[in-house]
Amino acid sequence: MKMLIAIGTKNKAKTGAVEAVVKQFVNEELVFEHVEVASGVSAQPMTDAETREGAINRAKNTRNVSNADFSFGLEGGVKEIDGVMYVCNWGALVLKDGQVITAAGAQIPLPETVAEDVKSGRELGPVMDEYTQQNDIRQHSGAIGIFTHDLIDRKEMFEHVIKLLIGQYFFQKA
Ligand SMILES: O=P(O)(O)OP(=O)(O)OP(=O)(O)OC[C@H]1O[C@@H](n2cnc3c(O)ncnc32)[C@H](O)[C@@H]1O
Ligand SMILES: [Mg+2]
Repeated sequence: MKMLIAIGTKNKAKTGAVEAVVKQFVNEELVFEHVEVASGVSAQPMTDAETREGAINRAKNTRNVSNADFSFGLEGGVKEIDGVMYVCNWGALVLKDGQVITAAGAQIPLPETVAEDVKSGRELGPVMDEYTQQNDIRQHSGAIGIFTHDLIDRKEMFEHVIKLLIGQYFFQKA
């Protein structure tokens, strides 16, 4: 039986992360589907709670349009602690029966200038493109890659989140 894996985005850093980790750990014949779904939160989530909710909504909406065995939702956002803005990232895996599994990824602080632009209402994606004078950073290094000298890029950060999700699924099944 083929296993259908659906992902609620067309962002290459996210789809690449899901495909790499699922192929590594799920020993079945796999079919991948990318669907654009609503996150149900703002384009730039500003708290952990909002970012987590976006990931869950994306995964549920993906499940509803795909009826997949695994439906993934991944959401990037920012949060503030003690006046310092951090990037935060959340993932959700919704199973065919509707069960929701969640996990969060690595967080690093953003430089003051970038944080100020985001606080003024801009999305981190375009702010990062301006900061780096590159296009579409959000699908490649991501902010996390730029500010870690690419030791951890956005795909690798999301790979960790996908491992945390699938790992919890395996734990429950065992
Ligand atoms: O197509 P989708 O799946 O929406 O992918 P996205 O890159 O827009 O990612 P999110 O919606 O999850 O992220 C919310 C916002 O934060 C930006 N963002 C989040 N993490 C980022 C990162 O590491 N580097 C650059 N932009 C980032 C992103 O571009 C959006 O403006
Ligand atoms: Mg987005």
